[in-house]
Amino acid sequence: MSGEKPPVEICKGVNGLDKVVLREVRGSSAEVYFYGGHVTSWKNDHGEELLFLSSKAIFKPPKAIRGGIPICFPQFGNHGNLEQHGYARNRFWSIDKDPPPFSTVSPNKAYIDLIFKPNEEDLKIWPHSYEFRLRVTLGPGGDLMLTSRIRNTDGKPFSFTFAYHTYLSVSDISEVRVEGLETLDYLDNLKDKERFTEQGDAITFESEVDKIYLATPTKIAVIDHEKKRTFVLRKDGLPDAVVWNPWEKKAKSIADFGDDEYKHMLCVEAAAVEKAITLKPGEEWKGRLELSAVPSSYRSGQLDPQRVLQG
Ligand SMILES: O=P(O)(O)OC[C@H]1O[C@@H](O)[C@H](O)[C@@H](O)[C@@H]1O
Repeated sequence: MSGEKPPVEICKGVNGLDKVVLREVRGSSAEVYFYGGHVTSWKNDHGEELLFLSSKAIFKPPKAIRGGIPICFPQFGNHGNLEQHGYARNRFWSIDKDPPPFSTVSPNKAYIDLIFKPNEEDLKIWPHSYEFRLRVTLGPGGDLMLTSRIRNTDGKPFSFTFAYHTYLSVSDISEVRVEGLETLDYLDNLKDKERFTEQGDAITFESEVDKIYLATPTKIAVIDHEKKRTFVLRKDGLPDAVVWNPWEKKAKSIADFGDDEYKHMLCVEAAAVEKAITLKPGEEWKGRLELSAVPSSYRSGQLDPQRVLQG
C-alpha cells in the first residue's frame, strides 16, 4: 500500500542522531536511539506517549538522554566505583546483524537487535570483555519488550549490576499508586542505603522517593488513577525494582529536567542491584522487561489492581 510506513525504519532523530522506529499495524510505535541503546518513545495505538521524556533532554554525548528507558550497566547508581549508572547509556550501540537465535521466535512483531562491545577506552574504565545484545520488540498488542543478553567473552569472571531505568509518563504523580511492592524490604537511597520494610499499603507519592525494593514479584502494576491507565511491568532475571521520583527540590537541581516535570513521571526500574550478577568466561545472562499499558478496571467503584497482578 502506498504511504504505508515500514515496521522497522532507521532514520535521523534529535541532533541528527540515528534512531530506529518500530511500528505495529494497529498504530502503536516505539523509538530506539543507537546512542545508549535507549528507548525514547513508546506510543499506544491512539498515538499517546507512554514514556516520559524530559523537554530538557540533551541528545548529545556524554550526557545520557533524560527519560525513556536508559540502560544502567555495568553498574547501577553509585553502587561501585564507576560513573553513576555505568557507561552503556552514553555509548553508541550498533545493529546486531546476526544475533544468536532466541528460544522464542517473534513472528509478526517489529523488533530490532542492537549490540554493544567495549572498546579500548571502555576497557580501561572496566577491564572486562563482553558482548551486550539488546532486542527491543513491539508486540502486536502494542506491548514493549526489552531483552538483554550479556556474554562474558573474557578469560576471567566479572560481576555487574543492572537496571532498565524506565521513566513512565503519568498524569499527576499524586494520583498514582504502585501495587506489588507492599510489605517488601527495600534499601533507601535517601538514607545511606539503609534497609527498611515497606508497609502493607499500595505505594503512593507525596515526596521524593529513591528506593530499591528487593526480591520483588515478577509483576508490578502502576496505576494512574486520573488517566484510568495501568502499566503492567513483567520482569525476568531482574529480582529488584527501583522506584524513583526526584520531587520538587531535587528536580530543580537536575539540569536536564524541568522544574515541574517530576509531577508527570515515575521511574519503576526492573533491576539487579542488591546481589551482583556474576558471569564466568563464556557464560551468558539474560534480563527481560515487558511493559503493557491497559485501561484500569473498576469494580465496586474501585480500581482493582489484583486482577492486573494475578491475570
Ligand atoms: O541523574 P541520573 O544519573 O540519570 O540518575 C537518576 C536517578 O536514578 C535512579 O535510578 C537512582 O536511584 C537515583 O539515585 C538517581 O538520582
